[in-house]
Amino acid sequence: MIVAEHLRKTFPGKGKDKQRVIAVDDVGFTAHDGQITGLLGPNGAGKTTTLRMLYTLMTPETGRVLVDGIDVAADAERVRRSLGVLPDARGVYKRLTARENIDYFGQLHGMSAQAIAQRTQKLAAALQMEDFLDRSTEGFSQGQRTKTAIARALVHDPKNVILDEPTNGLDVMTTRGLRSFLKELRGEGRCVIFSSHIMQEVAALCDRIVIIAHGKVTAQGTPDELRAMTGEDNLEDAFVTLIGSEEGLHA
Ligand SMILES: Nc1ncnc2c1ncn2[C@@H]1O[C@H](COP(=O)(O)OP(=O)(O)OP(=O)(O)O)[C@@H](O)[C@H]1O
Repeated sequence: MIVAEHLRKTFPGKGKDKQRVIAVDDVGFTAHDGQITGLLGPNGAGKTTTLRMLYTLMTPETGRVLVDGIDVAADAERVRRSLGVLPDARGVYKRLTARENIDYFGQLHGMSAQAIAQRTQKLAAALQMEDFLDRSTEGFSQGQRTKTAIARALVHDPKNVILDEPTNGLDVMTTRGLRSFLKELRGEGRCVIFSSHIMQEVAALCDRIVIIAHGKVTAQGTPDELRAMTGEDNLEDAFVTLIGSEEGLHA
């Protein structure tokens, strides 16, 4: 379970007025085990910055993050062991094959060769990677790179999974495969959080939805709760009402 409380993050302004950019402002939510939690918001809403604070890459200026009850500020190392992260930059090693990329991360986690091989086989099957598993990642398509980065992130069997825009740039079939993979992770009881600016995606997958706009949570709840909040039958109409605009919220 991941709990975010009162998170705030600002960046120095680079413009003439030197005004600080408020990327995330008092963001809080709980992502439960065995559920998929979606962060939905338009470009620049603060999703990536929020996720970076969850996965210990950035330190919040205020607030805290608890992962399975452990405060990230108190023991980031321990928290990292229980996290699988797909960051916004996929960055696979291009001189290595997909399998070697996954293997390398497994070794960094101190796994045995046998455990890595077993886990790689399972992930490669679930993500339909068999065709390109032993190819060098140089020249990989975006979908192949994303799958490699996801498998690498999950090699150590983490209980909590954080994915930054996992379906960005993927075709329809790959997206469908990835959706069923996320459902499998949920079925295994993991806590899954992903960000998206595509409302259909969030509507199709999420048990809980956190809507972010201009660095703030504008609404959160189950799809039913969000519909009830707005009086809209259709979840897409509810999103538009809650965000105040549909700009930047389409595929
Ligand atoms: N390192 C940084 N320096 C300055 N400003 C930043 C930095 N990182 C993020 N920001 C700003 O913070 C705001 C939130 O950015 P963030 O990347 O978190 O949004 P996002 O919701 O993930 O957007 P997208 O969907 O476009 O990826 C934006 O205005 C962005 O320009």
